[in-house]
Amino acid sequence: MIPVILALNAGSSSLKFVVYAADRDRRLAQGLVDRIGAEGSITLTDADGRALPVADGVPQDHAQALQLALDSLRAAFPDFRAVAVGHRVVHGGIAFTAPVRVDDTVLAQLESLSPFAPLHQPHNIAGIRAAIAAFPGVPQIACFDTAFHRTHPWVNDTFALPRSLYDEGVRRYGFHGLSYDYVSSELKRRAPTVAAGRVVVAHLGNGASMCAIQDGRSVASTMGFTALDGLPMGTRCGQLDPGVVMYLMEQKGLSPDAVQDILYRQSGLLGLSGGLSNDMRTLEASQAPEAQQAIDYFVFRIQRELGAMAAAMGGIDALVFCGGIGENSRQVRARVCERTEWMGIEIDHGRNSRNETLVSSEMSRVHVMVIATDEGMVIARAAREMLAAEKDRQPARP
Ligand SMILES: Nc1ncnc2c1ncn2[C@@H]1O[C@H](COP(=O)(O)OP(=O)(O)O)[C@@H](O)[C@H]1O
Ligand SMILES: CC(=O)OP(=O)(O)O
Ligand SMILES: [Mg+2]
Repeated sequence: MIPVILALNAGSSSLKFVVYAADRDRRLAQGLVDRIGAEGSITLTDADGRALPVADGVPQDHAQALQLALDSLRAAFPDFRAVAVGHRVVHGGIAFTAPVRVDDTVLAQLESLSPFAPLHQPHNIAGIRAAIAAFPGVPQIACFDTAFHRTHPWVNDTFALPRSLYDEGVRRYGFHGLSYDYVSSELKRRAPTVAAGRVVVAHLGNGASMCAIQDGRSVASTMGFTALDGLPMGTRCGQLDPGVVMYLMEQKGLSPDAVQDILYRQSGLLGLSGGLSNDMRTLEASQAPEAQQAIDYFVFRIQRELGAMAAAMGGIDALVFCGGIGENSRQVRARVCERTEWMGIEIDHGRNSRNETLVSSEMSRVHVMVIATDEGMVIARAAREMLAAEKDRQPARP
């Protein structure tokens, strides 16, 4: 049998799963169960990205989605034996600053944080419950998107609201921490001198944020109390005057649910493109002026926040792109770097169009890089470390 660690990222209607070797940084397989509850489907690929046959089934909930993933994995890799299951959990609140082994007390604490991340946390918890049922006795380890940012200085941790709200947890948490953790570890491995400086990482996926990392520690993030703040995203609005929310509710009489739906699901690239798409590939291929305007706004807000992130560190030595857009869209990278010469950024268009790791020119004072993120790897490492620490704590057998 081959001992493996399963890393799960349960979203509202999807379950991403990745299998890693238990003893080293090696990805063995990955898959996605999509559209849980509707006409759900599953894909599974091996370490080289080759598609593998999958089990039949239309998952109606997260438990069925996990079952389908496990049936497919067992058929394709009969030798795998999970020694731990790690979970991406979006919100760790004030309490969780590091990965934690899940028990009933932890589950209750995670549930109490659901109001802080209503569109992510309940699904993460559903994934944990499904995994507890599917793997009785196997350690379940929760890894938090917020944990990487708990090093923020107070001025980047608070809003200018009455202090009692800060005390009850209304803070600027920041998210995508597993991704930032991975990218900064990769940067340290590939370019240790650069990693020791002032680095801005732009995680540009369907969810998007930026993080200022100084000496390997997060000092600022564009996301705040929820994963709505900061950059515009596929369907989320990004930074918004709270007066707009008051207007929608008081003047237009919209319910909290209706406002939530607008801000989380109808805004961002989708809203700005007039409902055309939340997908950058579709927008880049479109001739519609609204599609181009949506990209213009996306790029402009990244440039604005780049200034803010650099200011939080008193300067910038490197800019790293990651996430589906950051890793693949030459156009977005080139455009972000177009009006940032004042910061010492100069892109090399040849390197950029070849998707090289270093895309800045020899003259550029700031290193501009592309690093493919791997949130699951951070989860697998945390699970491995926790298993090793638990083994060390066990009394030696006579
Ligand atoms: N070749 C590409 N060119 C431009 N955008 C791309 C390309 N490949 C993926 N993307 C974009 O990446 C985004 C999805 O990012 P991803 O990190 O995979 O999302 P998620 O947050 O769901 O994990 C989509 O907007 C998609 O259009
Ligand atoms: C926190 C967050 O925005 O996550 P995602 O990008 O997976 O939606
Ligand atoms: Mg994402």
